[in-house]
Amino acid sequence: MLALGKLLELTLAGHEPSAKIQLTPDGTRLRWLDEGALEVTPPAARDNGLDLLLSAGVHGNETAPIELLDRLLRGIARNELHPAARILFLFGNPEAMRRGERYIEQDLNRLFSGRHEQSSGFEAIRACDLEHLAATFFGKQTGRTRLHYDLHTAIRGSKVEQFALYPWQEGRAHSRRELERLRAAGIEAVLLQNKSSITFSAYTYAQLGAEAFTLELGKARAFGQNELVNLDLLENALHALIEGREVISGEPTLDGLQLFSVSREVIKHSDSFQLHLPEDIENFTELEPGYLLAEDIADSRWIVEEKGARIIFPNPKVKNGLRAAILIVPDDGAGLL
Ligand SMILES: O=C(O)CCC(=O)N[C@@H](CCC(=O)O)C(=O)O
Ligand SMILES: [Zn+2]
Repeated sequence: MLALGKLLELTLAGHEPSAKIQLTPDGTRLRWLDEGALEVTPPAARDNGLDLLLSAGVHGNETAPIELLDRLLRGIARNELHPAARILFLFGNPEAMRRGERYIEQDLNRLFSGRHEQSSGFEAIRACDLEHLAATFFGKQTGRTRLHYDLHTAIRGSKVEQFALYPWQEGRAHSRRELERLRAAGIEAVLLQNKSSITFSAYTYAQLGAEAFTLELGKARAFGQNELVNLDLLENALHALIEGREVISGEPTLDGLQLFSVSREVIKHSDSFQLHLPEDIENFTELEPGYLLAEDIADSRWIVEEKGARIIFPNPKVKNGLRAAILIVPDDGAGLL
């Protein structure tokens, strides 16, 4: 196998390869760009116009998606997978991956869309680098299709094992076709965002015009302990996407895909913040109207008012000013295009 196919090994070892460009026997070019960053270019005759950004390890302890990207890249480097798409593979936070931690100093996935400029330190520099890598990859060319999947796993168990978060931009409708594609890849639910955000997928969606998603693929575990995370459907779908073999059906069907929208984000404002949920509560647990969800400084209280409300990503340990949970409600998909 080509040495650059071992991007994960190189990244975990903190090693910069001396040969930065390699070609597979079928003419696919692998180019090492930076730590944890590698571009794949198909031979011109096979290029189908798709620019596909695949990222994982934005949170260093979310290893199942990192292992998935490693398998895809090795398949390409062994000349077993034959890309028709241009691909950028990104391992988001190499130092956090080496330490098996979510982050080192601050959550990298809260530093995009310019937030890194107001900050400093390891993750702020990396967020700036990742923005540049993504912007350069998608480039200025029109007429190509831009797609970004930022792959994650969640801190806690979930009543819905695999789900997506779809960013938001003023005046832009969420795509039914993209949701159909996700459904075929095993995604069971999609959360339609309704305000801008500072995550990586929100950056590529709103600033670079890509279709972009954060995919949550199960519970975060250490390297080699991901046998309970079944990524077969997603992996098959990515093979088809990479090789340009995806079958696009006529009218997209969303049968079985659950849609939600954000009702409220619970922001932690102070050290007095308390979240009134059991430690082991699962994502997508329903909360009844009237439930006292959280309390914070100056007697502020979060009481559930919404019918059919569910909770995701509850985490009272986030830094002040950041999202400590999201209250979501079912969505009828009327706003999809
Ligand atoms: O399990 C949790 O509490 C967090 C899982 C996670 O890392 N989720 C992403 C979602 C990103 C988005 O909102 O698109 C995150 O919090 O960064
Ligand atoms: Zn994550």
